[in-house]
Amino acid sequence: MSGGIRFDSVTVAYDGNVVLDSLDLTVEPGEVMALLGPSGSGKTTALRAVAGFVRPASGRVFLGGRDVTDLPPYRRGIGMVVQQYALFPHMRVEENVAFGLKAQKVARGEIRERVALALEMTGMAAYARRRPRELSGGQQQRVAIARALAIRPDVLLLDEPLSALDARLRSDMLAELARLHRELPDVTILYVTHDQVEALTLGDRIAVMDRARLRACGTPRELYRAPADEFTASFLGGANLLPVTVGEEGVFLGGRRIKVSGEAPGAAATLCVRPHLVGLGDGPNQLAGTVSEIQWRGSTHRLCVDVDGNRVMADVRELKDPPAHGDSVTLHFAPEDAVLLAAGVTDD
Ligand SMILES: Nc1ncnc2c1ncn2[C@@H]1O[C@H](COP(=O)(O)OP(=O)(O)OP(=O)(O)O)[C@@H](O)[C@H]1O
Repeated sequence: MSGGIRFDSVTVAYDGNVVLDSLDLTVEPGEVMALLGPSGSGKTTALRAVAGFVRPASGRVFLGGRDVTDLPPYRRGIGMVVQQYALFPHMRVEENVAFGLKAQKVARGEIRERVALALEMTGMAAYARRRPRELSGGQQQRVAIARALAIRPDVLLLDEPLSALDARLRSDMLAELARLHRELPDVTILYVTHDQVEALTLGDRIAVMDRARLRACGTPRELYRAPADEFTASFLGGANLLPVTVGEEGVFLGGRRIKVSGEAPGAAATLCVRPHLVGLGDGPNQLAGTVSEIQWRGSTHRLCVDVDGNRVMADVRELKDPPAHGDSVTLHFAPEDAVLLAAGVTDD
């Protein structure tokens, strides 16, 4: 069976500090799971527990249905790529890629074949004889990926593999990683990132981490459209989070009645609506306010509007005749574009 990953109540502590708290998470075979969260939330620790570099204080880790908690890293058959390439500087590209295969005592002819294929797949075949210092950052990271793929892992662990690259290159590499996964659909990938675009782009599902805990897990669309809580909502892109009251008569934002599809979680709730789903002018759920800020962002304008003391952001297509600071405007949003979240769960 090719390898999925399962965390069964995995807890990791350093010097008595719990940095991963009872993680339960299953990554299906062939799935890309993005582990997304702020710095220090425990993402890398979870990945290291799969690789075998850190031992859980309690709980078990399974690969392909097999309990590997007590296995050393080299017996787990995992490919891993970390932030800072970590190539051997004195070895040529092809030697770097062959390294894991030599350690596994793979026959020489097969090593040659597999190295050539891995370099081919990552677009680095022409650089086989170079040394790492003769490569750009992006090329070095491709070699690191080739090295991880050469061992034909069932499971590939990627820890912020693009974070050392500049924005343009990051976007190219993101497309490359998506292509690689299309070519290797059986490889299960755990992808650690703090970048929501990477998580939304690459993840079949996203697991959101916050302070050692798993906060939410779902498809990018589910988490973006209907986040479970305020933390998830704001971590996955811009969000208007507005306090509302819910009663027999409906949902109220300040004195205004608002229409929202879906259930309300309680009497006090937070209305979540994405800035690009807020329109300017008349429409359903009309909100009148005063422009407190306006930013031109090339293809869009961002308006920040004070609505009875609440700041509402709207990203609208570039306006020919934008309103000015202090102007009165009307905003609106469709009932199906907003969700109600339980208020205040971020601070539990
Ligand atoms: N070897 C270690 N010894 C002690 N504490 C550690 C060790 N490794 C990590 N930690 C602590 O564990 C917590 C979680 O770290 P981890 O690296 O898993 O977070 P992360 O979400 O991957 O963050 P980042 O995005 O910054 O890498 C942090 O508070 C960190 O300081």
